Amino acid sequence: MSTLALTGGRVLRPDLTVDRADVLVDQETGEIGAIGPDLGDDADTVLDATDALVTPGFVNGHCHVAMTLLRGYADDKPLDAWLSEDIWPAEAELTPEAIEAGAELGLLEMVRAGITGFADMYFEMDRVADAVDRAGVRARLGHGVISVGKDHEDAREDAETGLEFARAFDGAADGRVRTAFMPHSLTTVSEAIYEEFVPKARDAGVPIHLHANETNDEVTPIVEEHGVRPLEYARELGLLEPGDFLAHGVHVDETEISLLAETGAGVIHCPASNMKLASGMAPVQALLDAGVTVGLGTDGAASNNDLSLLDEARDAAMIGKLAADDAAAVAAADVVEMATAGSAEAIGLPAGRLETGAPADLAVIDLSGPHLTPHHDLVSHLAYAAAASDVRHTVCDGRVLMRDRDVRTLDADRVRERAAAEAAALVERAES
Ligand SMILES: N[C@@H](CCSC[C@H]1O[C@@H](n2cnc3c(=O)[nH]cnc32)[C@H](O)[C@@H]1O)C(=O)O
Ligand SMILES: [Zn+2]
Repeated sequence: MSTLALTGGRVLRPDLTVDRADVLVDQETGEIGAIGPDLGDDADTVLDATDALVTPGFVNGHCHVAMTLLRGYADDKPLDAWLSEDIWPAEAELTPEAIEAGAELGLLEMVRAGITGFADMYFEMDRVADAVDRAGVRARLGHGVISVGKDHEDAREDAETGLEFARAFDGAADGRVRTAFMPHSLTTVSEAIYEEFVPKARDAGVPIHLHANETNDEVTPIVEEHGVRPLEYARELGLLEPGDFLAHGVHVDETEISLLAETGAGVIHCPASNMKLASGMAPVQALLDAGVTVGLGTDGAASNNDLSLLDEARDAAMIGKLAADDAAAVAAADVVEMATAGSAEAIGLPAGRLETGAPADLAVIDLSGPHLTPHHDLVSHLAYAAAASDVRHTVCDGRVLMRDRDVRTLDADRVRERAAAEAAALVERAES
């Protein structure tokens, strides 16, 4: 049995208390074997956690990881115009190689940020799955299905691609890759596609993930056409089963919040994307009060513009207070929970809790920076003051992905060069 010990630091327990302890990992099973004093003596590998906090790895509940290629390409526009004028024309020029390069860049960034699991909706997902396998993290992946701008047969083909990917790749990368059926949203996918493919996804035994209630412009046409709120329409389509999760949920009313609580479907809150695209303020405190499972996501790098859940936690707390008009709303502990166990539960990955027997998906946060001094409350620091650059080591499934800020599973220089070259070529194709 080979073992890994994280020694000399403090640990963040599932109840969000902090105490001094070492963590011992069984690398064969990928699980945490013990948490307690002096566990480093006989370990095969030791990671130094002195002056640091060992936390569960962060879980990015909603992403389009290959969109790192479009970071900084189109900013300062609302969702509709941003997608139709800039993003979709550029995405039409994406090649499988470009997507793989963009995915590797995003994975490099996420491993450096202590992110050990994520959910991703994009295309050429076999390439994304390969990159996830190499990077060593966990993911729930799906091909984004869209029917707007396509005839019904082309839309069916897109949905078939989504279903086939979900069937073929569930359990890939030694079980670290799980899948979902991922229709883009309630307005960009036709009712006929939902009617045919929701039952097929249920038969395949995979959950469903989509964007929902992101902007008001998305809510109005559904209310006008169907006479019900978007999530009531979603329910009529057979969506919102346990295990399903939606991104955004910004414009949800009380009926829809109750529906989420009753069905057990999760919500991934993406505060940076919601602020940048001026989509609105999600009622996060109301969702939490109702007992909805809430996680955090970055969305794609083009609407964020980085992939850090520590940034997202801070943004969530800030905007959550504004939305509730209450400084006590969406507190530090709430956003730390959302960035770890909340996201993991929403997207259905076995992560988010640092306890014996749990998968060893861990981040080690260096607490020595001046911005993290003094140490009154480390949960407060995670929520409000820590940055991705404070992450010292990242471990997933018992394997060391980053040691002393050096990513071991990906060649950082090569990944950056390749992604920069693919991004430049992509933009040239899109603009010629
Ligand atoms: N197969 C589809 C691809 C869909 S992937 C998911 C899509 O979501 C887009 N996207 C990224 N961020 C957001 C967002 O915040 N809301 C809605 N869509 C987004 C992203 O650019 C990508 O086109 C096709 O043929 O176009
Ligand atoms: Zn998105």
